[in-house]
Amino acid sequence: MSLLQVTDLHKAYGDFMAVRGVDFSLEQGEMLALIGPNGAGKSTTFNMIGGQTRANQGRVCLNGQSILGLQARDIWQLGVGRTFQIAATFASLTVVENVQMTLLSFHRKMFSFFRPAALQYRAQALTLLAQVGMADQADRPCSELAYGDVKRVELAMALANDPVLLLMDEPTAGMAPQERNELMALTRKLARQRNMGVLFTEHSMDVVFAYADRIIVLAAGWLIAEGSPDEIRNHPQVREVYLGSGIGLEKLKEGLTT
Ligand SMILES: Nc1ncnc2c1ncn2[C@@H]1O[C@H](COP(=O)(O)OP(=O)(O)OP(=O)(O)O)[C@@H](O)[C@H]1O
Repeated sequence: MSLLQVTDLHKAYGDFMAVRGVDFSLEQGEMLALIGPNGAGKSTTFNMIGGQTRANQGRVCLNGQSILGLQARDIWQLGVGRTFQIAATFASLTVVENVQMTLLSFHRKMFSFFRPAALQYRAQALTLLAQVGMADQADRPCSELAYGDVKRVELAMALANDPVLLLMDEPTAGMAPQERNELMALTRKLARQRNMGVLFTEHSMDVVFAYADRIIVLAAGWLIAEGSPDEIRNHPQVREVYLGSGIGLEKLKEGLTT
C-alpha cells in the first residue's frame, strides 16, 4: 500500500476544470515533485490533499485511509505536515517559542508561556530544532534570522505533528541558490531518516532535478507525465509544454537539458 494514493481527482471552478482526473502515488521516504507551467493546477491539487480546497470528485488515501473532504486541521492531526510559500513564523517570538506554539497546538493545549505546558514542550521543540540545525539559535527572535534560517524553523514547525507526509508549497521561493540547496538537502535527509514522504511544488527546475526521486507533471489540469528526473527531462510532451508556455527556454536551460 502506498503512503499517499491519489485517484481520479477533479476540481472545477464554475465551468472551468482546474484539475482533471489526476492519479498518482507517493511512497514512504520518497521526494516527489509536482511541476507544471503557471495555472497547471499544482496548488489546487496540493490544496485538495491538504484539505484547504474541496474536490469535486476522486479519492485521496493516506496509508489506505480516505482523507478527502476532511478539515485541514484533521488532516494535520493524521500526520500530514505543511510548509508554505512564504514562511509562516511569528517574528516577535523566539525560534523555540515558534516551535513550542505548534507543539501546543498539535496537542490541543491553550497557548500561554506562563503555563507549565509551554516549558514541557521546550525540550521537544529543541529536539526538533536540532534536527534542522537551529538549536543553537533557539532563543533568538525569529525577526533577527536570515531567511534561510526562518525556513529551517518553519521546517521544524512542520515536523511538530511527526508527519508521515510533508506537503511543501514552493519551499525555496525567495531563496538564494546556496540556501535553496541546503534546505532541500536537509529536507531529503529528514525524509530518509524519518521515512517521511515529501510532495513539493517547485518552479526552480534545478531544485526539482537535483532533489526529486520522481516527478509528476501537470498541464492545464491534466497529469501529462510521471517518471524519474531522467525520464521527465527527455519526455517530449513535457518539453513541448514548457517551451509552449513561454517560460520554457530559460527553464529548459536551467534543468531540463542538464
Ligand atoms: N478560486 C479560484 N477560482 C477560480 N479559478 C481558480 C481558483 N483558483 C485557481 N483557479 C484557476 O485554476 C487554474 C489552476 O490554478 P492553480 O493555482 O492550481 O495553478 P498552479 O499550477 O498552482 O499555478 P502557479 O504555478 O501559477 O501557482 C488556473 O487557471 C487558476 O486561474
